[in-house]
Amino acid sequence: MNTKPKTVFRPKLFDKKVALVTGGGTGIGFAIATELSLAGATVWISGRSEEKLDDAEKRHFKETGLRLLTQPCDIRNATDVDALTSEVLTKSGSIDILINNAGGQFPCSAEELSNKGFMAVVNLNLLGTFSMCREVFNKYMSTHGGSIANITLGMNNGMPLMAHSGAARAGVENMTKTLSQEWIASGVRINCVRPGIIYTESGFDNYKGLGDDVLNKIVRSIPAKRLGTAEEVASAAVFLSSDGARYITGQSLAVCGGQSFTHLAIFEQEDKVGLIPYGALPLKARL
Ligand SMILES: CCCCCCC/C=C/C(=O)SCCNC(=O)CCNC(=O)[C@H](O)C(C)(C)COP(=O)(O)OP(=O)(O)OC[C@H]1O[C@@H](n2cnc3c(N)ncnc32)[C@H](O)[C@@H]1OP(=O)(O)O
Ligand SMILES: NC(=O)C1=CN([C@@H]2O[C@H](COP(=O)(O)OP(=O)(O)OC[C@H]3O[C@@H](n4cnc5c(N)ncnc54)[C@H](OP(=O)(O)O)[C@@H]3O)[C@@H](O)[C@H]2O)C=CC1
Repeated sequence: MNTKPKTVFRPKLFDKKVALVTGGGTGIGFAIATELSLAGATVWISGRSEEKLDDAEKRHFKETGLRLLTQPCDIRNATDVDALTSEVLTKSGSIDILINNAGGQFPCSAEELSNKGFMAVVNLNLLGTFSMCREVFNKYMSTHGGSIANITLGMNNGMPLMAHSGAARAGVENMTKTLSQEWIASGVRINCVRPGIIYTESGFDNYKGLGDDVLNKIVRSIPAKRLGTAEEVASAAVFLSSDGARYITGQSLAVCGGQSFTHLAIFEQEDKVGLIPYGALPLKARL
């Protein structure tokens, strides 16, 4: 028997709607795909790795008895983006909800960051998101309306080791405002969800090098005194995609347990560099 994941949304909220979630095979994207599916949408998930998508599809079926549709796509590759959006439209007939969740970065100090490294992160987070928005708008939403949610990262006040990602995410947030103004006449709403530090196994694998000590200090700096969960980010993305948010466009909703992100500072010890709450630095070391 399936033990369905808990949801705060009603079962047929997205009946007859088709949703596409980039990076939907893992972490936050998978939680969003699950919420949308439980709420009645036909859900497509994409990502570069076919294996991750297949695993996610199997897991979702086991947990909910519901199916996800999958198609590999590297959002930095225009041919892939064209193929993905065409495939969804051919097989399912619409793309009513687009969740641009695929993204990420590697921590790197600005002085060590090459142009290629900077552009790798910008191409993923900013250009990839733009190209998904444009394709879905041109092929479907311009004539049928719809809603788009872009998942960014709560670092609008900057974050050490994240110059590339911060620039890209700020770009996504500003681009979202412009697209909201250009596309509202076509019945398209577009917003951002700005997560704080959210525990996902797949996401945290990339930051193992920072160590538990740094993570514990970060947790202490969060007013809620805990990390967020993928499901908590999913609720925000699903709300913004729903009719309940029909007068909301061009906005960013932070899901961060009250964290202001003004408090992170570089932490250096022996050969480790990481992030710690600014307030945890000795007074002399504060800027
Ligand atoms: C404990 C809590 C910590 C705080 C957490 C903050 C909250 C944020 C969480 C998340 O965002 S969770 C998401 C998790 N997923 C990821 O972050 C994705 C991981 N990264 C990637 O998938 C890839 O790095 C990338 C961003 C997609 C880039 O991949 P791509 O294949 O395009 O690049 P490469 O060919 O590997 O490299 C291109 C270029 O970049 C340079 N580079 C790559 N890694 C590093 C590195 N670690 N440090 C410095 N530079 C790096 C690489 O050197 C290449 O440039 P050149 O050197 O050849 O010029
Ligand atoms: N966890 C956290 O604390 C936070 C996460 N975020 C953001 O939320 C989003 C999800 O993060 P999370 O679930 O934690 O981490 P994950 O690493 O699990 O999610 C990233 C997803 O994006 C996909 N992806 C990566 N690169 C590409 C690409 N070029 N084309 C298509 N898909 C790609 C990955 O699949 P594949 O490898 O198969 O391509 C993966 O499914 C990311 O944008 C992340 O930066 C923001 C703030 C905090």
